[in-house]
Amino acid sequence: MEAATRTHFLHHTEQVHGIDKDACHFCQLRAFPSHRTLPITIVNTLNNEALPQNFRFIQRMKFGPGVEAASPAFLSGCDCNVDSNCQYERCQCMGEIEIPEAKDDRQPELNAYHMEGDKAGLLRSSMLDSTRPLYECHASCRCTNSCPNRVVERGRTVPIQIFRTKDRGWGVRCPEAIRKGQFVDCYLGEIITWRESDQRRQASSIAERKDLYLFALDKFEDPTSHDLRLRERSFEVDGEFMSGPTRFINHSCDPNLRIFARVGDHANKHIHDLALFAVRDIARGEELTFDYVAGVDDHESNHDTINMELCLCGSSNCRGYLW
Ligand SMILES: C[S@@+](CC[C@H](N)C(=O)[O-])C[C@H]1O[C@@H](n2cnc3c(N)ncnc32)[C@H](O)[C@@H]1O
Repeated sequence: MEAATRTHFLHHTEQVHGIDKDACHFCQLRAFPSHRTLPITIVNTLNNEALPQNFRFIQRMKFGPGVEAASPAFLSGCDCNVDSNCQYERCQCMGEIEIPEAKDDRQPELNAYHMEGDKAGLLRSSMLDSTRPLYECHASCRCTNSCPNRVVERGRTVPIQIFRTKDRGWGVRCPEAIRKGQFVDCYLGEIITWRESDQRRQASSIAERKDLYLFALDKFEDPTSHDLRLRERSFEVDGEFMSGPTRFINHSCDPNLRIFARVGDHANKHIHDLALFAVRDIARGEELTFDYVAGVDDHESNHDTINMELCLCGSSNCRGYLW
């Protein structure tokens, strides 16, 4: 039996005999509806470390105080009666996408995914280097649940393994190959106000260390927006103490995943998803990584390197530090 599993079963026996079973990571993972088909496993062949006791797995974002989704009265979707229309200008979900100049008589395809064939559901290559958000169809739309523009909504499609690395704590890999452009999973956590996230940074011994778990939902932040929620500083997601398996993904300066802002109902842009997609083909068992500081201004020159965490990603273009 793997070491972490053995440790778990010892703890679990105690828990069954009266202690908190709710705090058990394996029980939390078994409660995922996809547990049988796309399991999340935990493997440690190196030592007896188990996952942090103060961490718990959650299946969806948890809203902190002061964070609310739009009321149902404000929700609206597209009225496409044929799913294949959910890629053209006439689909209301595409309403905010800039329309490229037409090259021929065909309507330009606007949505982020290939719609049919072998690549259906994969991000189009034009999206892989783009910072554009993903506008998906969703529950309020007329199109069906099988609409090809509902990739993130349908959820994770690969099993995940959390494993103990030699030198960077826990990491994440997939026991199956992943294709370039394929959706992997969302980064989950507590959605909190910026005041709360500032307090959590202050409470942390090194603010930048806390930053490694905090993601601003700022894709649509706009001081000129008519939507008050987008005019203010955005909410942030804290995945340190509650999250999904993606919370254990390590950083690489040459990553194989990238985070995209994904929005379903446009009334909920202030709580958009953080969706991780493969930016290249990933072999079975290769460690999954993303760039923690992609898109963040380089402020390294002002940094005191004493507190900075060394990067051990091992890539040829390694920047040397995690922040
Ligand atoms: C979001 S956590 C990732 C999961 C983490 N490895 C764990 O065991 O919980 C970020 C922490 O992982 C470690 N880490 C992630 N990427 C790293 C890298 N490229 N080099 C060194 N440490 C890394 C650092 O300790 C960092 O503070």
